[in-house]
Amino acid sequence: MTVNTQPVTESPDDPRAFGLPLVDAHSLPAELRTLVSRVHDLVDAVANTEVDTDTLAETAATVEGLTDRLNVARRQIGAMVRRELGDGTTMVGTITNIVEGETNPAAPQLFLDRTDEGLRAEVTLNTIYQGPPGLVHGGWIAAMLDQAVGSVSAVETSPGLTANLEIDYRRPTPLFTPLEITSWVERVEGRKVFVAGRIRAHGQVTAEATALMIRVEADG
Ligand SMILES: CCCCCCCC/C=C\CCCCCCCC(=O)SCCNC(=O)CCNC(=O)[C@H](O)C(C)(C)COP(=O)(O)OP(=O)(O)OC[C@H]1O[C@@H](n2cnc3c(N)ncnc32)[C@H](O)[C@@H]1OP(=O)(O)O
Repeated sequence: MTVNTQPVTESPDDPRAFGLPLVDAHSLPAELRTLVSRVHDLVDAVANTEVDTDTLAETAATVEGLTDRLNVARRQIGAMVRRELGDGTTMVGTITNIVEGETNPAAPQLFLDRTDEGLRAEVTLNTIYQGPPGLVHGGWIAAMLDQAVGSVSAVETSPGLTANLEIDYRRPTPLFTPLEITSWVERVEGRKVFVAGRIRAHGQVTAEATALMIRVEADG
């Protein structure tokens, strides 16, 4: 089954202008979403299991067989997805994006939605994202903030790449705790978009980011 060809309306930021396939999030099969979720749980189980070696060997063989079944039909690298936000506007991103990609079982499925200030998401992370004991990995904190500031720049101006990202780690960011991630645009100077973001746990700031996004153009 192919799901890469859902027709959607052209816009100035349409990824098809970059030669990339685009699919609407709501057209993804429920079976695919369920598979992604089950494999997400599998990654957590594998990371933490202490079962006996026979069970490990048997499971590895089963998983290898499943991987072979799925690999017979693969998406194009750079395939994009368009998702609708709460206010009816849309946002595009790569479908396997490590932070929020719909088809990526390794992603925590961070869903950034629009607020009056910019974007906001809530996420609770398990040991897949662990750095220090019981805490979120610092690189992962940077990845989530990069996504949040990149996305707010894309939805409020136009898509771009991160030229500079600065993180201040204020307090340890805990696992198994609801995290609030917010981002906003501070100012725009031509192709340069100055953005900022923050992570809070229990209402307290654990990390802050400032970044410079450079807007890209299809013919540039
Ligand atoms: C192919 C794109 C397809 C897009 C399709 C659309 C869908 C996307 C939709 C939505 C996504 C939103 C979500 C994303 C979230 C995650 C974001 C990431 O992880 S991005 C990956 C990591 N970042 C990189 O890999 C960049 C690597 N760097 C570069 O490619 C270049 O350096 C680039 C594009 C950033 C700038 O290169 P230049 O040649 O276009 O432009 P120059 O002239 O160098 O810079 C422009 C201005 O910015 C300043 N500038 C550049 N880098 C700076 C820096 N590090 N610090 C301060 N200023 C800097 C320069 O001084 C210049 O300023 P003056 O116009 O002269 O005033």
